[in-house]
Amino acid sequence: MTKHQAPSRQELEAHTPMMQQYLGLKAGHPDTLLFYRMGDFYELFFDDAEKAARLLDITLTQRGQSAGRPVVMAGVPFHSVDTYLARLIKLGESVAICEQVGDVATAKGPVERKVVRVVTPGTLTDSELLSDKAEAVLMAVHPGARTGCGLAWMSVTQGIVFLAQCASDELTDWVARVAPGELLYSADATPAFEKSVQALAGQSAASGGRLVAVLRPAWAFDAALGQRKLLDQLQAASLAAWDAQDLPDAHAAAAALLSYAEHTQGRALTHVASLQVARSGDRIDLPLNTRRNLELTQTLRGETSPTLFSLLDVCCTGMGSRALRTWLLEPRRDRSEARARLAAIDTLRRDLWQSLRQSLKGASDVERITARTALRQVKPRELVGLGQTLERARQLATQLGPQAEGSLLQGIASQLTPPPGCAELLRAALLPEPAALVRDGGVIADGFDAELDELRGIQNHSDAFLIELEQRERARTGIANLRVQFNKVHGFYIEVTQGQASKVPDDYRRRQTLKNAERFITPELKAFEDKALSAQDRALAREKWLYEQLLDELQAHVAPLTQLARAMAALDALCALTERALTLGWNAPQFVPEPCIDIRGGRHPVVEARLNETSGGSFIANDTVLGPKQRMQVITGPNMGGKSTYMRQVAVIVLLASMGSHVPAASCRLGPIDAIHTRIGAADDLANAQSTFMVEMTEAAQILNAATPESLVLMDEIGRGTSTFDGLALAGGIATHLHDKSRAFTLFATHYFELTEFPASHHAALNVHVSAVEAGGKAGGIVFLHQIEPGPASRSYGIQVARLAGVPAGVVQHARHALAALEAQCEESRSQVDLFAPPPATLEPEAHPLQTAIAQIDPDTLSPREALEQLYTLKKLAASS
Ligand SMILES: Nc1ncnc2c1ncn2[C@@H]1O[C@H](COP(=O)(O)OP(=O)(O)OP(=O)(O)O)[C@@H](O)[C@H]1O
Repeated sequence: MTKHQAPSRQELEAHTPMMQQYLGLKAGHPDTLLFYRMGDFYELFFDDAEKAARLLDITLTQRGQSAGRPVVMAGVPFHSVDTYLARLIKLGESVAICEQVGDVATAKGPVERKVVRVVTPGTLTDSELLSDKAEAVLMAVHPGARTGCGLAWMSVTQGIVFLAQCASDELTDWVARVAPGELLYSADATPAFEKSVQALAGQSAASGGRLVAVLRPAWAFDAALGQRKLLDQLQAASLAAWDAQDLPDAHAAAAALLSYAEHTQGRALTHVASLQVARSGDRIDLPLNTRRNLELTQTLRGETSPTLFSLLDVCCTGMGSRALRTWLLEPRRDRSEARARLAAIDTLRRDLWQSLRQSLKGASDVERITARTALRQVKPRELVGLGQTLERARQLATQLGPQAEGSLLQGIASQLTPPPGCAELLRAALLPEPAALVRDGGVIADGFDAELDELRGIQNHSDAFLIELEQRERARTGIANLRVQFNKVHGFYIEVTQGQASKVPDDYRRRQTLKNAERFITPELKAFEDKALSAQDRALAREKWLYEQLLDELQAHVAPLTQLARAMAALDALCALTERALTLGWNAPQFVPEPCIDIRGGRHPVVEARLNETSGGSFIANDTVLGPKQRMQVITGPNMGGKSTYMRQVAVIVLLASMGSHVPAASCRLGPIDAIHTRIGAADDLANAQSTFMVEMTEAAQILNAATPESLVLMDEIGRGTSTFDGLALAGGIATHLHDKSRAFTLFATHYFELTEFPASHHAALNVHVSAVEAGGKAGGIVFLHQIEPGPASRSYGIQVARLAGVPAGVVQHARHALAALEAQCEESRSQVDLFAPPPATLEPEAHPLQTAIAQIDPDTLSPREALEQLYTLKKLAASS
């Protein structure tokens, strides 16, 4: 039998009954590690065992034989399964969890087992496996009939399905933006498409992420099925309300997405009841390079801090952090959302935010707990946390209610009211400090269920009952030495000495006769015995049943709880933005309809925070004024002078404003923005075997093709990856295109001094430079002022920076000498090449065929007849052209 083939009947019959059961289950999950529950262990067999032993470093053993083959196995204890799952998921593996579902006592042969769920990187729901601050996202992609692609994605714990359709060449950016953990694609995808999906997985690995590409059967990608599934989830008759009716390729992707997610959870996803269509035109375009270069959520080294998000995220809850992250990464072009957030911050900053944050601290992750409730995976302690958080939500609504100005805060306040009866139900049903798992008992509160109380009463009070019964029976029978006792063989009995046996009442039934005593049972004692002996088991079973009932009852609250979670998350994120604005001295931006980026006293928040931490001096604020008449700044100045910081700070301020945050600037007026493009640094794309220069030019090409007059473009030292002349010529061409054609707001940092001549001939460009002064000293020191000033830099200070960096004095001296010679030579041979002149409009016009024919005639060599023939030919040519 090969690895991925279901066993034939004959093959199965040769195995032991248990192995038959295992192989049957495994056949349903050929590409997934199967954790097969056996008592207190999850066991893996055969190839799975070998793989798990390798990945988890656990021991591989052999036990007996099945079908003449040694049974190779490896196991993990069930109580520490989460640790192993976490490791496997991190490695991109998926795990099918197979539990014993039948009754062990009554089972003939192996107890019935079932795969209850499949844990995969894109569909994680377990709190132990998920990051608090980011979603695990599952995405499906379906190439359409023409050149488009349909996309559908969701986070199982968030409960929103997103749809999009994009051109094939935009797929990479969509996938990078959504950053799924798992990407589903059809088994009948073309080899080219499959290759591009595999490339995406490779790319994500190179940038520190992990994207697992999963092949799904072609029939799973069915547009009609997708539409039907979406309507089912939304409980709607049409997708028109979401403007999602005309996206067949996305519907096909949604079909695969939803059925895979259901398959992994082992049930319908009732909590998934929202839909959003993402259209590229709705959002400010932040290509992957921009996210990377601006270090929004990851540093260039792949760490999560210090980044813009790590600076912003002072949220009190995981769901708040996740909301804030989405706001940052997906700002809308339309300003209404950002305006509403700014108005909310305005209200919150008036003494409200501190008390709200106090109430938010320690709140549970209602969003995830609600999803897990819907999936019936929620743990008792999470539900207790939910109950307590609902009380807080009520408190938040009261705090916010009267002061909630503006539609956003009012909406939030109205959604913070917990669903009626939910908090009360949780409080009544659960012990304040329940056991971690229902399996252990000790979860349901006393007084919630009479039967459970009685069962617990039996356990707790059986001694008291027996003493009380003994006294009662002594009084009833008049037998003073009557005793109520228990032994394991005979259970409970009333013992009476032989001498007194005649006194026993009629309802006593003899149980056993001894030499000196008779043992009896009464209906009351029998009933007590039945209860007592099984009380513990029954109490446990009753608790499990009651917990299931509780989950049933909670299902009705899932939708309002999801809404409440979103409101609470938004409030948390807004309070965090308020806190940041006040703590870091930020100011509200102003949105204007005319094209402009007008920043006064702007700072780079992350660099500023680092300087504060390291007491490396204070950050020097700078102005940036770009408008219709001044769209481009050519920035020169020494290395380490602060060019990159300045450019990035402009982009970061524009982004913060666009998400609806205050900004690190004295003031900021911002016109419409549709994209932020960046070409910074020279990161080799080694994974894709592209050279530094190739990467540089590819990125530049993308920007030149995409930038519009509403885009902000950062170009840092373009052209430095090739020879000086090539680089300079390309930089000149690119600057000209951005200035004349794209007309984007452009910050163009360069080391090519020749480019400082660009503004002279291009009216919307301006020279600025970062200032530095020479500090004198024998070898010539340098002090960076980090101040942006008008005009070009006077020189580059490269040699001074090299000296600062510790390059040996001899080398520095050598370089100084060489530089002087080079400068002198350059001055002499300064060419008059106009770098920015447009190329000739067209190439030399092609000659007319008639002209060519005439040119080929040599009259001296023609006979009169030939001359006549030529004349006719020419006439014909003239007529046909
Ligand atoms: N406005 C500022 N105020 C204070 N310090 C600054 C400022 N701008 C930059 N710096 C400091 O200078 C360092 C270098 O800045 P940056 O990397 O922006 O220089 P650069 O001109 O782009 O250099 P290179 O051309 O070598 O890339 C920063 O790490 C920061 O510590």
